Amino acid sequence: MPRVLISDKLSPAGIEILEKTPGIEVVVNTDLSPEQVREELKNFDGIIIRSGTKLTAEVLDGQPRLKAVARAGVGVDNVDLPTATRQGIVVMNTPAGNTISTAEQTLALMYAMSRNTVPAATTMKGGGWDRKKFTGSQMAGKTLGIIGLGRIGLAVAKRAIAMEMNVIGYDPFLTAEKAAEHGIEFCSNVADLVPQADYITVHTPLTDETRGLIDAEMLEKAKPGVRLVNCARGGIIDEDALADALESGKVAAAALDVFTSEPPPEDFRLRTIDNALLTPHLGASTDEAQELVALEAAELMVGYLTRGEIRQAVNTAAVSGAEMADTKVYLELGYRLGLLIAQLNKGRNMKRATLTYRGEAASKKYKLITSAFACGLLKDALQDPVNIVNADMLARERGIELVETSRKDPGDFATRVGVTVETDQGELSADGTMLGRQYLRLIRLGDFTLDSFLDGTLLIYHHRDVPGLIGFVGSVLGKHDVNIANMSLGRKQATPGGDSVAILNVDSAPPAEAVKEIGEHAEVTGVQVVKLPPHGEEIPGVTS
Ligand SMILES: NC(=O)c1ccc[n+]([C@@H]2O[C@H](COP(=O)([O-])OP(=O)(O)OC[C@H]3O[C@@H](n4cnc5c(N)ncnc54)[C@H](O)[C@@H]3O)[C@@H](O)[C@H]2O)c1
Ligand SMILES: O=C(O)[C@H](O)COP(=O)(O)O
Repeated sequence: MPRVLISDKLSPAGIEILEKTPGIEVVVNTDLSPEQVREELKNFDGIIIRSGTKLTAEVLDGQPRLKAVARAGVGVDNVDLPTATRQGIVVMNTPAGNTISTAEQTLALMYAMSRNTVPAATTMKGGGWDRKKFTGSQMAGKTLGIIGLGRIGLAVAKRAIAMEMNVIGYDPFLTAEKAAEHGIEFCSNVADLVPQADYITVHTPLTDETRGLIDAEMLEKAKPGVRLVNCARGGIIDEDALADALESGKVAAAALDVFTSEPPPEDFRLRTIDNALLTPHLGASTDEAQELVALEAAELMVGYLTRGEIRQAVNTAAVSGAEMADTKVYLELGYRLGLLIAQLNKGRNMKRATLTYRGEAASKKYKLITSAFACGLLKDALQDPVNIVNADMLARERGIELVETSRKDPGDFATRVGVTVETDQGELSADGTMLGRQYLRLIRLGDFTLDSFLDGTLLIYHHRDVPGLIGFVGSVLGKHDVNIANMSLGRKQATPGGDSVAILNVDSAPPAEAVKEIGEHAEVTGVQVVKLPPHGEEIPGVTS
């Protein structure tokens, strides 16, 4: 039975969904150290986290059972994605559920900074009444600069415009026209935005490009008395440079909800600076946001574990339950073609695999079919488990380029998936189709057209098409008690005597002596046994 661990505080609504799903066992334990999470995960198929659980490379490495991570929230910077992908673990997130709450937190912090709400309230609690000291600054009429105009950035813009602020913004992935539609004056870069703003708020992910985006040099360009907010990720505003600028008075106030290290150390410099308003990563911490992200994360996990559905994945292609059910037979076809080519390849160095989708196949989610092919291609070559989540990455890492082409017109078959693998010693190619949406057929091998079952054991021999050979092969197999279930012949020219291939679907693997005896026949130019899974066997990484 699939088991799901919840290792961060999650709204009960989400837990209930998992508990009510028959066939899933859920365990909530929010007190685990990273070492304990690592140990626990050995016994779980899925984990639901928020930002508290750090799924580092050490935690994720060597977790053969773990299949899925659901992040109840946006940021997946606490998950080592390359390791998760390499291990074939799907990572999904719930990006929209906490947008409004985080935008509200941003505005709440801007208001609090402008009106000295926190120090004024603290003074009163201490018995004081100081009206002069806490004179504030009105926000209406001021300019707010927003860096990062995604979900939260735009939600902040909408609210700030309603508060009668002038909003300017920068985002490399938004056009000036789109920004204008949201009432935002577009800046061409951060350096252009910073000197114009009375308030600056950042809403980007933390990347190599955004780390230290607002640093000492950028703060130099800012208006004296600027106020800054970071409700995105710690480090986008350089914490040391900010502390200096607060102490010098260049920055009037700053509000940080997120920190480079969470929690920050006790002696964290900004803790001691009066006009630094610090909150412990509370942007998404409202009942409403938590309920939304918990429900969504639980549904993502249930969908994946019970229906093979992949939604909101950050490290693989999305596929709905219905699409998965619809595409599954194609995944099987791609996977089996991969297994076939891998066994025919015999150690040659592969450079590029081109997959051609024709007819109905061209209308399917063929990126996933390509992944299934790559999974078959690499499955027996690698020490580590390969599945449809990590196969593309593992192929790329080995220098195998995966190329896809598609043609809607069906040609001779209603649907067809073709593969050509270029190696350092020539090409290998094969085409498959299906009969009745479940019986998979090999319809081409190299230059030969044929019709063979694509499951179980295949005895493949290349030969010259002469009389008596089929009888010879049949008698050798019969001698060794190997039953032939199906036989298909393909030859290059219509007349006998030319190059041909025969594929026999046999009910048991022929022993080595039988293969040797067939291979030694004067008219046989090559013989090989290929082993494919029996009909209907699961594909690694496909859960239903
Ligand atoms: N404090 C919290 O509790 C909390 C809650 C939710 C989200 N977040 C964080 O808020 C941030 C934004 O979340 P979102 O849901 O709006 O994400 P989003 O993906 O919708 O938006 C991010 C935007 O940043 C832009 N961007 C990327 N690189 C940029 C750069 N160099 N300069 C300017 N813009 C750039 C992107 O184009 C995108 O439009 C994320 O870091 C997320 O983790 C924090
Ligand atoms: O990325 C996010 O969604 C936010 O940082 C919220 O994180 P949390 O769910 O751990 O509060």
